[in-house]
Amino acid sequence: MAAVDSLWEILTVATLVALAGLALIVGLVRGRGGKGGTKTIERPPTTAPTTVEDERADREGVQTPPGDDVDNVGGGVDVLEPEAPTPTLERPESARGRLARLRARLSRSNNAIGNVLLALLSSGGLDEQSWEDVEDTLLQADLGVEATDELVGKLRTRVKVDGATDVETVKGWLREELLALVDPSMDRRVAASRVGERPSVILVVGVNGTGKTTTVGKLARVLVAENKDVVLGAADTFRAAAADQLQTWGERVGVPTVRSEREGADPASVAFDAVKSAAEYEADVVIIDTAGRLHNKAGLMDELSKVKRVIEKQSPIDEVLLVLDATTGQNGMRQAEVFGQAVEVTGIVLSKLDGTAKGGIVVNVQRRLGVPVKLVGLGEGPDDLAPFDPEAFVDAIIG
Ligand SMILES: Nc1nc2c(ncn2[C@@H]2O[C@H](COP(=O)(O)OP(=O)(O)OP(=O)(O)O)[C@@H](O)[C@H]2O)c(=O)[nH]1
Repeated sequence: MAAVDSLWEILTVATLVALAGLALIVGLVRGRGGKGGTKTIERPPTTAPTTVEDERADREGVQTPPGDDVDNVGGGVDVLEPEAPTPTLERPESARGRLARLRARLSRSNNAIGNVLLALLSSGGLDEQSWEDVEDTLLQADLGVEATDELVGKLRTRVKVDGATDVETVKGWLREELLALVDPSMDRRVAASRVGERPSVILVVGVNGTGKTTTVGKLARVLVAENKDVVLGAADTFRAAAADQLQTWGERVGVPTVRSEREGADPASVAFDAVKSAAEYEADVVIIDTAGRLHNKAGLMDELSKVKRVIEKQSPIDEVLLVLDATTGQNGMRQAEVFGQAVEVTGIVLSKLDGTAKGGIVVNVQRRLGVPVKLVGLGEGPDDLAPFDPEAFVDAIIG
């Protein structure tokens, strides 16, 4: 009887141990999904790590055997095993390369302004009608009334005082005056480097359809080309496909995306998790995409303010980029002012500049909002985002 009792005891203990083991395994698998199992840092399929923990383990624990190929894109955490499939990560074009290539595109869409102005200014007798035509051309280019008056006033004075009307002289004046309006002294650097012991935080805002998600994806590429370690946060939970779209951008260049699997999830919570993950990951910068559409304007602004407040519980926000569609002119400007009331905008991204001859919007938006244009979107291609360069811009306009 004692032998049977012992056998039962052994069987009971063994069953309990097995059940405890099973519970532990289930717990671990659930835990890897992140807080509440909703948010994860996802890595491209060709790279080994899939979570922050994996990334850290890779950084701290995995020794790369001499001679192994280490891919540096995304901060050097992607250790390729010898038998791993060939990586499909793209190498984005450097900012220097893209500026030269994009200058041509910019000038194609904008030099209409320069041509008309030069034709008018160098036509000889500059009568009242000619000056009015110059004014109309500048207004049509969305330079805005104030800047147009200023520019025409200065040019009129110079023509009167110096009396020169040859094309080259007038062109030189036009260049000088336009450049002064664009203001080369503004600080156009994007805050994308670690601040002390923490990643820089960039929040990207704007009305839906302006190109926000695309801009976040393109900006990640600009930064990866500069060897920055980037994390993306998909806080546009309003549009179902936005997180997928962002994740795809990230995967192409080996950048992880923190997202929620649930449509309509709390954007502030996703943003919070993204900043937290970026800190754990020791990233240089985290870029957070936000929604541009809600049921009403007040709702959108409340949501943005909340996203901002919740992020700031954890880290200061270093940059708020407002994406404006260059083709929407004055309407875009009004939207910009509304956003400015909810968050403190630190820089403008002017998207779709390739689709308009209204390059004057650069001057107008800077004046109205008092912040510099830092980046310009010049097409739908992945590397069609360039740092804004006032001199190159004015040269492209004048032709
Ligand atoms: N031509 C051109 N198209 C652009 C540019 N930037 C973005 N687009 C296009 O604009 C469209 C809208 O871009 P999205 O990034 O989805 O816009 P969004 O602001 O994130 O929109 P929501 O997610 O709905 O808020 C896409 O078709 C982009 O390819 C640009 O610089 N030039």
